[in-house]
Amino acid sequence: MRAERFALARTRATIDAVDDGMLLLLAARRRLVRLAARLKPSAGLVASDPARESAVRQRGQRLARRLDVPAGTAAHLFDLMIADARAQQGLSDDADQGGQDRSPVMLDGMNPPNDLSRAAPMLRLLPPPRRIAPLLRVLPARWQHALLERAMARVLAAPIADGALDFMAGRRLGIEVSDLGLCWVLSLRDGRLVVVDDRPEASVRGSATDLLLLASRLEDADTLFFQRNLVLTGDTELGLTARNLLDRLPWESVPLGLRIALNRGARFARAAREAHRQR
Ligand SMILES: C=C(O[C@@H]1C=C(C(=O)O)C=C[C@H]1O)C(=O)O
Repeated sequence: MRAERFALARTRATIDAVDDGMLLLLAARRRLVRLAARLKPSAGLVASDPARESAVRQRGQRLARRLDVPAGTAAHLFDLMIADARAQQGLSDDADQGGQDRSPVMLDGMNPPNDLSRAAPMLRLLPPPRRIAPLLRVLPARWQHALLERAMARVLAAPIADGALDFMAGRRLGIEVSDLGLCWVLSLRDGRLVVVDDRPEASVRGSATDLLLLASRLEDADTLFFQRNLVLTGDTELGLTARNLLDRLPWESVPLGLRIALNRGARFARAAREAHRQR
């Protein structure tokens, strides 16, 4: 009886933590809605986007199915989130009725959408990485690992195939994302880079932005390590071999779509960091 009471109290405390996480995520969604609302006019779009809303709902339903969340419950949740996002933008509750949409603003040649320097005031609305960290911790580790393993398999397909990563067989290299409080230990097993649950022999440590700048080649490894934005710790030989491999990566072999996505992501992260620094 006492043990059950204790277990119930612990369970309820964890439910409270999950509730906090949901509100944090809702607050993050609202900030992003604000950003989307400010970007839409210069992207030539009106505020209300029923097609996007329906895609958002469909994605939600697919994930709900995989997670065993009843479809009706998920639908209610998305109704609430979308109604809130519409209200934030001064739109009526019902997408089909249009709401108080602004007239479309055509894309302005003077302001290309990828000129991020002009977006600084809006980028400041994004939470800085240290505020995103608690949200990431809500994501189960095995999801994080599966995502990372899939991304590495795509980016590093060519070097893995030609044996350039063989030095990683049975070795453990850590990647520490300092501002997100994340650390993954990678090893090569059966020709695949996997995340292992073990201590690293050597680690590369840096902020999310600097690691993304490295992965996207927007900044070269020499500069990042020289400025100590990236730091190698542990077994120097393993660390240096990994670092040299990054320099010699056959970037052309990375699928073009992924290269573009990485490049955009890195530029976005760098611009957001600048925007926060100027605050
Ligand atoms: C946030 C946006 O604005 C509205 C709200 C949406 C949402 O809550 O997901 C989707 C489309 C828009 O009608 C957006 O355009 O992305």
